[in-house]
Amino acid sequence: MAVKDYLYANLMALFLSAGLIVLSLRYVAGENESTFPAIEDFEIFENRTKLSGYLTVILVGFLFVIVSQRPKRQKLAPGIPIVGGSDIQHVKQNRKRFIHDGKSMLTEGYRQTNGGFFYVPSNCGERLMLPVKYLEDLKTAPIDQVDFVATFIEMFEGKYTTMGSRSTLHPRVVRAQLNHHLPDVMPAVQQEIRNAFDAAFPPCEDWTEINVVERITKVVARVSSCMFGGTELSENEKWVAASIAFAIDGFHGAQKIKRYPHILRPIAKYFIPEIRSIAGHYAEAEKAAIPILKARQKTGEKALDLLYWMSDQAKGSERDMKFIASILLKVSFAAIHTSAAAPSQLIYDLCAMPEYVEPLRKEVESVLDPDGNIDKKSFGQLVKLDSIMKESQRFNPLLLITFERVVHRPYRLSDGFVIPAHTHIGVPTSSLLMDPDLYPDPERYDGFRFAKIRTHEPNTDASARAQYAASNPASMSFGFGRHACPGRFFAANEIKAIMAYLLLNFDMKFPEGKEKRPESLLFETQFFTEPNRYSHVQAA
Ligand code: HEM
Repeated sequence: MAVKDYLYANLMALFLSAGLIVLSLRYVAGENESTFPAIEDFEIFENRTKLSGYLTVILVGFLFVIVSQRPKRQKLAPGIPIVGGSDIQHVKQNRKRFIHDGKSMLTEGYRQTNGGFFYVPSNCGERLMLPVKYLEDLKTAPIDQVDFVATFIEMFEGKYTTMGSRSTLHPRVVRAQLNHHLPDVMPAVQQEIRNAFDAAFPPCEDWTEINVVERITKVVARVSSCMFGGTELSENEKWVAASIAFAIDGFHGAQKIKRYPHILRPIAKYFIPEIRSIAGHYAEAEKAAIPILKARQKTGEKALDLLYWMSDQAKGSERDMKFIASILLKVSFAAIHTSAAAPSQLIYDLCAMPEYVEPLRKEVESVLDPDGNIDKKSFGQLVKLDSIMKESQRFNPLLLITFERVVHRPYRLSDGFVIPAHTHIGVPTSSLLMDPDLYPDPERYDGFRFAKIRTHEPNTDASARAQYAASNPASMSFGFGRHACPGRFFAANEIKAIMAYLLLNFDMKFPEGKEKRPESLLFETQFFTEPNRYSHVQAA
């Protein structure tokens, strides 16, 4: 579709340009030429010359837009198979198929090549899937050649939706300050979980149907906001709503604008409601964050939250408060829907396999301190909960492909293989997670598979790799290398604390007549939790 639309748009542009040229020439030449022009004719001639100048500028600008909007040509590496066949008809069909069937296409490619190189057709060209042995080669590759942010900008049409950011402020601060202060942040987060559940899951005497994804997303948005800027931010309902809506509008806005040919997108963005509402979310972020930053600037107050650390670590132009507020919104994009998916998926798993509930409850009860909190050491002792979170993610990962990067210039790997310029690369994470060489009996859901490894082989590499937040070539759900998710340690604790609260306070089951967990919804590389309903009742 992209190629057809692109040709069509260029054809339109060509006709328009030709029309403009003809018009300007006719105007400059005039229709009633006389051999001896009068004075007023000289004025007309001067005006016409000016006009033709303007038209030429417009025309050159127009042609420049066409050239600059043109998608970069992709060259394929020779000899690498393409899932579904390499003739152009099949490739075109399979680009469409990828939208809702990417998982099985990746499995097909992964199995056929035995985990080797393969291309999978998609809307952003034929993506090159890499064998994991090359991750070491690529993990520290220069970002101007192997570009992490470009994947986001392309996937979410960042030029129009603002998704994706080249700022390093938030990854820097999450990686250093948040991870360092994680134990200090968690008590407030756990209090916020109690408050958020009181608001989003009010106590109920009888089985009550709720929308899992919606409610959990609200809880996660509040809890994340507490870590971003304390209770002043988490209790700010307008901010919390904006932080949830930002990602949703960004996603839908991107899908809608992708339907337009490249050349029309700069205009089309004004007609897409989701893209138009994004400016409002930035305004809300500024309204919420700037007063907090100003008050702290005045009093010199230090805080244990992301806003404080960002303003403390910001350099040069990063110090602008509007900029910090905009980055806050971008962190919320990285943190909220991603972390909300995990407990939602796990709730479905527990409704389908209730035999896991009691052992998990017992484990949580055994580590609580007298205030009902989980402390730093106890988070590490929740081995069963950690294990089932990882198993749940193995069956329903957030992303089918991770370590997504755009290679801008030909990139030579250590064994001489050259990744051609303008190639989207990635690792087929969902296929790795079902590889029997990495996960014995992979199709069997074994909630405690990782707990068993950690119990039988404590303090080993295998035990470290069996943790939820681990990032290694067999466990790629949080990516790998210099851009591996820096928020995964916070996410792991947050999800554990949410699940602990749920396990201690609620029973859960599917509504009558629904025994099986709902299938996740697949869209391109993303796996969405089915926004189904389940019943809950307050326990004890
Ligand atoms: C279960 C929840 C989460 C999942 C599954 C997840 C997943 C990911 C993935 C796959 C990447 C790309 C890594 C790569 O390609 O190598 C990433 C990057 C990132 N994540 Fe997460 N994430 C989660 C939660 C969070 C949270 C809670 C935060 C913030 C506190 C966060 C902040 C970030 C940031 C800032 C990046 C970009 C890193 C960079 O630019 O170097 N994530 N995440």
